[in-house]
Amino acid sequence: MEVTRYQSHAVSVIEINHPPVNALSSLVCQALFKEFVEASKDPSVEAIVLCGANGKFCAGADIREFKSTSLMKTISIEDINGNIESCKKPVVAAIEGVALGGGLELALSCHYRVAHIKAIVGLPEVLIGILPAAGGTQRLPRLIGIPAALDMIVRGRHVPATEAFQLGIVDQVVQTNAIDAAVHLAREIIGKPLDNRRLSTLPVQYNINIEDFFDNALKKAKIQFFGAQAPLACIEAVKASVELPFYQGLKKEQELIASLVTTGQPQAQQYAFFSERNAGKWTLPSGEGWDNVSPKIIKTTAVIGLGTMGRGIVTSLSKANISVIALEQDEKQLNQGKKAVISLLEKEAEKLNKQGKSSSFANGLGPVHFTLDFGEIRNVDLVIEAVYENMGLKKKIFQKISKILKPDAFLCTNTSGLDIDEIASVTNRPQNVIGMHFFSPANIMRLLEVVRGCYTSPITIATTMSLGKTLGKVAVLVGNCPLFVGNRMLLPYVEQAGYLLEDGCNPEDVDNALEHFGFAMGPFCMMDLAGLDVGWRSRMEKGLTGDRVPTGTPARQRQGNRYCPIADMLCELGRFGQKAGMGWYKYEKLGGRKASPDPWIRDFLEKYRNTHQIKSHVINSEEIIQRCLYVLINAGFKILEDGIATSPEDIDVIYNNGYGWPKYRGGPMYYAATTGLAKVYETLDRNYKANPDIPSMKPTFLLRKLVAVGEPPLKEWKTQLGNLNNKL
Ligand SMILES: CCCCCCCC/C=C\C/C=C/C(=O)SCCNC(=O)CCNC(=O)[C@H](O)C(C)(C)COP(=O)(O)OP(=O)(O)OC[C@H]1O[C@@H](n2cnc3c(N)ncnc32)[C@H](O)[C@@H]1OP(=O)(O)O
Repeated sequence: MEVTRYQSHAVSVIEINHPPVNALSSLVCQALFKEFVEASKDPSVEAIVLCGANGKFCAGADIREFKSTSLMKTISIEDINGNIESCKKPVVAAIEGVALGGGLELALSCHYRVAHIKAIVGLPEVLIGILPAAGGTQRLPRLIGIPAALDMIVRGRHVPATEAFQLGIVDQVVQTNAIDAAVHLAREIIGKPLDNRRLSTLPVQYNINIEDFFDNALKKAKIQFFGAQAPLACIEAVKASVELPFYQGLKKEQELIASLVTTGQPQAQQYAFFSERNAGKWTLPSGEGWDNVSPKIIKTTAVIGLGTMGRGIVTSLSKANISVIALEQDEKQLNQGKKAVISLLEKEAEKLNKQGKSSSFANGLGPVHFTLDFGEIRNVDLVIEAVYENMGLKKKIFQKISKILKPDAFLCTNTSGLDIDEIASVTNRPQNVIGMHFFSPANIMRLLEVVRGCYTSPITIATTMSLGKTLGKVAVLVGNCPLFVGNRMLLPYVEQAGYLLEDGCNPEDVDNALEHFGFAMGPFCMMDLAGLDVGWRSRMEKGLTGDRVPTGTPARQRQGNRYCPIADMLCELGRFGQKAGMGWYKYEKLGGRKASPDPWIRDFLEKYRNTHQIKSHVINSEEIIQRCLYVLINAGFKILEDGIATSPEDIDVIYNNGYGWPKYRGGPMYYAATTGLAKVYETLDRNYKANPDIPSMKPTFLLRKLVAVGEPPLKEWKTQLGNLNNKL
């Protein structure tokens, strides 16, 4: 039964019961409509309370039903809302858990709203590429004014109950049972006038210059949410609440949503939404997985190394209220780390404070303890080592801690690409060793690559994946190979960016094209931010540059393949990026962030091309995008072939959450599917034939096979992997 109804004296309680989040599917809408009409006609009913089963009011329209573009065909949410709002009997929403999207829109059509103190409300439709199209953009501004409504709708912000009360969204916040409180309120208001409680009948009140306000909002949104259409549609819809009568405003909502659907962005964002949820559902070839292996509860942790990554990880653990011992090797580094963690926690507390939430670390370090003594970590449940990327150092630490720690403690290494098995091999419990690849800044970035080595046990995986969730991360399980998934795909992308410079581009041409595509940052800006020396060191270790390059090796060739030495040449000149005040760009000061194109680089590139007699040509944005992205996608297919990622969805989750890929394009593998695999294949094949010294351009076996079998939908790619080697 999707909707149930019971009576408590003169009050009819209508409960949505559609696990897990009481989403408004077509069936729920039909049942809700029917029950509401019956209750409103029943002479023994004098007031109605609307609530959700299992402590959740409603998470909105059922996104799983959005597959067709015909929207809701039978009873729409707004049909129900209109009916509720015009009801002659008072209707009270009892909000527990969540009232999101269509759920809040339903509550806004009720005459009163009571919320439990732990409830959250919001209109997060923008985050899945649409707008609140069940009256939300028309009713909310009438209730709380334009600026507050626009902010909530455009950012899709979750608002806690206390803030919702301050804003005027809910009428009461209770610490006890919200349904009992709503029934109580319903009884009190029987027979009282309801006219000023019907939001659609109220005027939108404002004392601002509306034209200027919306112009500014649009300008800001075009920059902040570059390329995304939903935020702009949200602004247009809220503007309609001022300019049009209510019912025309509703029509505008429908027109805007229909036009959004034609952009393909809602489909991509909804794919991204479900891919993220599926990433948590890891399964091993043995059948062991998220639904049959229980994680160990982690109460105490230690972080070794308080550099940039370690500080972020300590902050992240502390934010989640997990006890953490932060360990460094000398007093000076310990004190610097402590200062940095305090400052990060203060910023986090300030953010929470603004959201009306309190934190355990508001007045200090929360559950963090700093020490130089390895002995102090002996009883912790889990250790995260976060020293710099050096195999020798990591092995030394793992050897040492595996002797100190209690036998069942887990040993995690924060590495962006080192071999987990090699690290595990020096411990006395390789089954408890796992990689946790955090992304910088670790207290902010949502992505966590959980790297399973060949010895790692299912319980270790379950525990680390669960810890990731507790930290508010999107944890994705990947296999162990050099650079894992995200960075492995990035390598040919960055390589291609270098070749584009040789072939005629300037760094800003490449960055502009990729930023226009939607990346948060182009490859050259990204390298300047991370520091060019990071890649330089790694290339030296691999013998690609520096003393270990055999004499007589041509400058632009390594092991018979094309090589671009420009980044190495910049490093030799100390152009390490932002921290040096110069890299691919110049900066206003050492550590500055404002990049400007550097005439020196233009000169340098021209001389370089002349020296190597390279004929440059004009390269347009389309070529830049295809060259950079198709090799990245090709690497994604190889990763699937090798069984390093379980599914294309997992790869997309990694790119959406860790590499600034625009979510409204779904992720690189989704992008390949929507571009057409044949196009990707043919372009790569053509380019590879013209450049056989660039192996990353050679189309992978899986890509070729998928094209050959007629480009099955992305969900079915896995079945084509059937007999290939699965390393997960
Ligand atoms: C092609 C485009 C067509 C457009 C058609 C437009 C029609 C417009 C009509 C009316 C306007 C109203 C629109 C809406 O309401 S859209 C939905 C707005 N709501 C949301 O965006 C909320 C999304 N959900 C969440 O944010 C979270 O899930 C949460 C906060 C509710 C709960 O978080 P958490 O406890 O962390 O659990 P999970 O995220 O893991 O979710 C649990 C489970 O529930 C599924 N789920 C969540 N929300 C929905 C939903 N709205 N519809 C369907 N399913 C939902 C989620 O997928 C998980 O499922 P599981 O993986 O199978 O366990």
